[in-house]
Amino acid sequence: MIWIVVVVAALLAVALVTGVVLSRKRRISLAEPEEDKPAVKGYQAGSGVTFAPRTTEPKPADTKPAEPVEREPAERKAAEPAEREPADREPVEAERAAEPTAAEPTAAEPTAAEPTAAEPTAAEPAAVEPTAAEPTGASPARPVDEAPTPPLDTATPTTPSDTAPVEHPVADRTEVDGQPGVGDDASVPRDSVKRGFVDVDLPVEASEIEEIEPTAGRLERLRGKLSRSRSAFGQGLLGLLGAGDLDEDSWTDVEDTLLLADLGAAVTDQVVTNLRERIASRGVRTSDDARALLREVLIEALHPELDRNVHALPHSGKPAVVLVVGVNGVGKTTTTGKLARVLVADGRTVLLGAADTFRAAAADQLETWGSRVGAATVRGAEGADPASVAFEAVKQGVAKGVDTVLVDTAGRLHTKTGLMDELGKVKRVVEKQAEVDEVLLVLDATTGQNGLTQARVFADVVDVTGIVLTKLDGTAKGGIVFQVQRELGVPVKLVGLGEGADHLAPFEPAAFVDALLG
Ligand SMILES: Nc1nc2c(ncn2[C@@H]2O[C@H](COP(=O)(O)OP(=O)(O)OP(=O)(O)O)[C@@H](O)[C@H]2O)c(=O)[nH]1
Repeated sequence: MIWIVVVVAALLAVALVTGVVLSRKRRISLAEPEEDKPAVKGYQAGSGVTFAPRTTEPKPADTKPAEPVEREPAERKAAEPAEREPADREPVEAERAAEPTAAEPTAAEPTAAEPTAAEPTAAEPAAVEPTAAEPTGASPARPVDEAPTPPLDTATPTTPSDTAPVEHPVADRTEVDGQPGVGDDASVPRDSVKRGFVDVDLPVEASEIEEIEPTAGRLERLRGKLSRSRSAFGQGLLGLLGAGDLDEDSWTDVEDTLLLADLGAAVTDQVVTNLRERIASRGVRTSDDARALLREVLIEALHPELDRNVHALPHSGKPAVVLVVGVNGVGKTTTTGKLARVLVADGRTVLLGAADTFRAAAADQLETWGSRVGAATVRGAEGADPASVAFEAVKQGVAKGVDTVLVDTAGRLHTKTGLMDELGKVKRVVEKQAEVDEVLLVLDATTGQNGLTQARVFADVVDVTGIVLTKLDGTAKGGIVFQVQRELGVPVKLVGLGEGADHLAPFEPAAFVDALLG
């Protein structure tokens, strides 16, 4: 018995000990995740360590370079006085000196107004790659800073009287990092401030020329695409009109639908008035009747009688000259490239003029388009006088006997005066070589009313002869077509329906309305 009692007691004791151990283990394992969290925090902090190199590097000290410079004037002069300050400034100053036009092209333009003045572009050093000209003047400045930094830091506190050489206040150095300042956006290319390269010669031989899809098949496909994106508009209107007698609320809904599609107040008014009159006089019994009436009224509002031919064919023994204008990013370069493809597909020879010297990538982009279709590109130094490049392009186009010269222009709209000077000059200078046959204003359909504002400004500046409405694939508000045409009396000639090389289509009012109605 005793043995039994002893064994049972022993078993109980073992069970008790085991239970205690297990419960501790559980607590620990439960606690572990929480202890893991600190590890995560640590990791996050580790990402902060990524910033550490910046702080460890003397860069922060560089933010107040003016002081160090002042600290030890004597030593610095001995060591490399000039290097430090200039190192930061050099990029900017040198660039300004080299290409004053880049900063304020218009200021320089008056002098360059003559075609001959344009020529100098060709004289510039040709070898430098655009990338080499990166405004990363900041990076070269770093190594320079690193050397002097140590002495500067130590000296800084010790030289109080050095306030004398504080002739270069920090305020002067706001552009040291090579980045555009706030508020400068309008005068800064959208992707960089690169400059300093020059490339004048033509890429005469296109290495690999793409097969271009025949125009006919392409249009059908594009129409289908447009139709898909517009059907909501059409369904809404047809639903309202086909519902029988329309009360005032229904007409208000019709108006709202038209306004939402960016037709604008005036066109909406005109369309609604015409619709009401015709429905009253003819009556609408079926949804087909409603559709036919709406179609008729919308087509009328698009002025199908306007001449929508793109005047891009040679005449009088000279190439046709087409200027492509518009604000930044609307799709000028892309449209120029697409247009070149269409022309080449039709058996025409094309020369491209990269007069968008404001944005380095624009010339590269155009040149790429050119090489894809076998069209040479004339380009100049970034920041060079756009008129000089346009002049050179047309001059070479005449000399080579090409059919069409397409000139892609810069899209700055920082001041109307500047724009007027620049575009006006481009046109004047080009006309010394050949007549400008077409000025295509490119508008981004997705910007809605803003497109109309742009159109007004450009129409004041140059004689716009045709409009290209891009990015129709990205909006259900193609109604801007109606407004622009109405206001400017200039026809929309082409539409962009995608970023693809062949996503350019002629604008046909009836087809456009059919697509709108779905
Ligand atoms: N979806 C769509 N995108 C387009 C169309 N046309 C142009 N784009 C895109 O719009 C962007 C701007 O086009 P760009 O041709 O560089 O515009 P840009 O007017 O030359 O610009 P800047 O050179 O800065 O003046 C690019 O990403 C194009 O691919 C279009 O019809 N549809």
